[in-house]
Amino acid sequence: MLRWLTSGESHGPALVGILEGLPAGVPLTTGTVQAALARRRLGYGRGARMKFEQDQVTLVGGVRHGFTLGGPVAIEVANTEWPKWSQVMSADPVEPGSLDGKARNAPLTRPRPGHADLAGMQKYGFDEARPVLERASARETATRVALGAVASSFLEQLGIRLVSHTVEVGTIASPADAPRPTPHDVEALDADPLRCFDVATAAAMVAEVDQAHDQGQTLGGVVEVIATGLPVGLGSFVHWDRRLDARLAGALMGIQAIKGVEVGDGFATARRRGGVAHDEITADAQGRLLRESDRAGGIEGGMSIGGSIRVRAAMKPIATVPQALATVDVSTGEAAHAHHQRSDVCAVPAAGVVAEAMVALVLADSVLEKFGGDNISQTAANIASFTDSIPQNLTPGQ
Ligand SMILES: Cc1cc2nc3c(=O)[nH]c(=O)nc-3n(C[C@H](O)[C@H](O)[C@H](O)COP(=O)(O)O)c2cc1C
Ligand SMILES: C=C(O[C@@H]1CC(C(=O)O)=C[C@@H](OP(=O)(O)O)[C@H]1O)C(=O)O
Repeated sequence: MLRWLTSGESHGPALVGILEGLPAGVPLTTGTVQAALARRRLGYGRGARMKFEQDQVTLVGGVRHGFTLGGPVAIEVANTEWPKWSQVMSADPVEPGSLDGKARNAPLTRPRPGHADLAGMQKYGFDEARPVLERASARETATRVALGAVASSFLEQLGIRLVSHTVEVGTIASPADAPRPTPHDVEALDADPLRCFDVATAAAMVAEVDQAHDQGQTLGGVVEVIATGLPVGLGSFVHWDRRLDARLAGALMGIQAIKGVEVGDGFATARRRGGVAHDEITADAQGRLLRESDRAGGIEGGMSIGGSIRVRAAMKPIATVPQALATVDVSTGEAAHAHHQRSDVCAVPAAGVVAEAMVALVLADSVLEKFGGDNISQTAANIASFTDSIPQNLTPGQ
């Protein structure tokens, strides 16, 4: 079993992530994690902070000379902006009065609709939103991407690779029949401003972000994650919480601002007749079992059917809208505009990278659940042994 935890505030000294249960022998360097974090900072429409915030990575535990040791992997992602926040976000008490008049410490009493501000203040007993937004912020996803990079390295050793891309931004969508990327296309995708695989759609998305920016608006969208090289049988039909689709959906919905998840063709499948909704089974010349279509997204009965899986996540528009939304100043009870200093116009490309990390973590967990192994070579041998044990008449094709 793989477990993971994150800690840290958006403007605190650092974020920390721990991944426990990974076998020994997985290649891992600081550079691998840095590269994954650099991909998360990409994307047209992000706010000022992504230009100057550097993610300073330290592998604190669980790794030696470029390989995991089998113990918990602990990763620190330091916030380079910390010196500016060291008083406002100090863990220890500060001198009385030392924060008076500091703009950064001004109480945030005009909660933003769509963010965690109001419900968080009510639930945790705060009279302003700073203590809520610091942890509710998607800054935390830096740690998930760091841990996802470790999971991806593990999966890659087993021939499982991932790719994510943007399929919708606002009202602009890639055509339903547009070619899908493969893991070989990651570099090209990262070079596109919106991480969109369809060139014409990408240009329209840039225009959509520009327009939203000019109008003081923000945008959401949809991302897709594809994983290839999966063995048959990850997850299970035997209980709801062992279903691979349920676990993926939970992990994706656990990303800030994600409001919908689709597995395969998802909602479109619900609108089809049964005769054209499923992936019919055929056999090739060697008798290996094949699927002619990919509507189910590679999961049936809560289990991987072998080969690739495909999931989508829908992100709501950024809640800190420059054309500030109506709220109430809870310190006076007066009608007001929600607080706004800076924000992303659109963070959909970054959400794709985060979604990829979450899928990697769930898949790594599912692989370890079924195949185990204290060293990566044992995991690989266990997968091979299982695959070889599938009877000839049930062998999956590619
Ligand atoms: C990568 C990423 C970047 C985000 N950037 C911002 C931002 O700059 N401003 C903002 O208000 N919300 C931003 N969000 C969304 C908020 O974190 C989110 O709206 C908030 O947590 C409440 O969402 P929830 O209702 O799903 O919890 C971002 C989300 C993600 C995934
Ligand atoms: C810092 C990141 O994203 C932040 C997510 C976020 C939010 O409310 O979720 C609000 C913004 O924070 P700030 O107000 O400090 O600029 C984003 O920049 C990041 O992704 O690393």
